[in-house]
Amino acid sequence: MLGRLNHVAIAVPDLAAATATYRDTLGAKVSQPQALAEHGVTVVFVDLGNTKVELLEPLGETSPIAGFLAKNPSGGMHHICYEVDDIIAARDRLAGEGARVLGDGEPKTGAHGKPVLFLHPKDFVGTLVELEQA
Ligand SMILES: CC[C@@H](C(=O)O)C(=O)SCCNC(=O)CCNC(=O)[C@H](O)C(C)(C)COP(=O)(O)OP(=O)(O)OC[C@H]1O[C@@H](n2cnc3c(N)ncnc32)[C@H](O)[C@@H]1OP(=O)(O)O
Ligand SMILES: [Co+2]
Repeated sequence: MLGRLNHVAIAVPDLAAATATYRDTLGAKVSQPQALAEHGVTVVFVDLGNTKVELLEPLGETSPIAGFLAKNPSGGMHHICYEVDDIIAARDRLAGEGARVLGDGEPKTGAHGKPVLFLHPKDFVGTLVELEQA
């Protein structure tokens, strides 16, 4: 089922500061910010060649990462995103095996313009898993 590692996501309290850390201190190539109101976050991507790091900060009053940042005020690793060939087939198989698919179960369009879904961290060894249609 799982394909490539698409990105590792780090939730941050200040996206501009985190961008400067990756761009200036670590010398990385960082994209322009994308405000994704439907997801309640603003993100940038650090291009590493073989995969990406997604830096994300809350956007709006109901951001799904607000709780995480309240517990981790300096920021921290938030989720991991794997590519799948068929996100609907993956969802149906996982739900059939009792895994919790977050939200209403229907994929949303992610930062790369592809369908994405999230799986509950408690079902995947304490790790929030994002699936993205390859
Ligand atoms: C940019 C678009 C897209 C992309 O294309 O890449 C994105 O990445 S959008 C990213 C932001 N969107 C999401 O994260 C959507 C999915 N997330 C959620 O629905 C919620 O964050 C959550 C996973 C249901 C957690 O909700 P929250 O209110 O923060 O906490 P709870 O109290 O309900 O958490 C239950 C339980 O899970 C633990 N938890 C919470 N977040 C994480 C996490 N990131 N990693 C691991 N564990 C997490 C939390 O600590 C609770 O555990 P206990 O305290 O032991 O009960
Ligand atoms: Co993501």
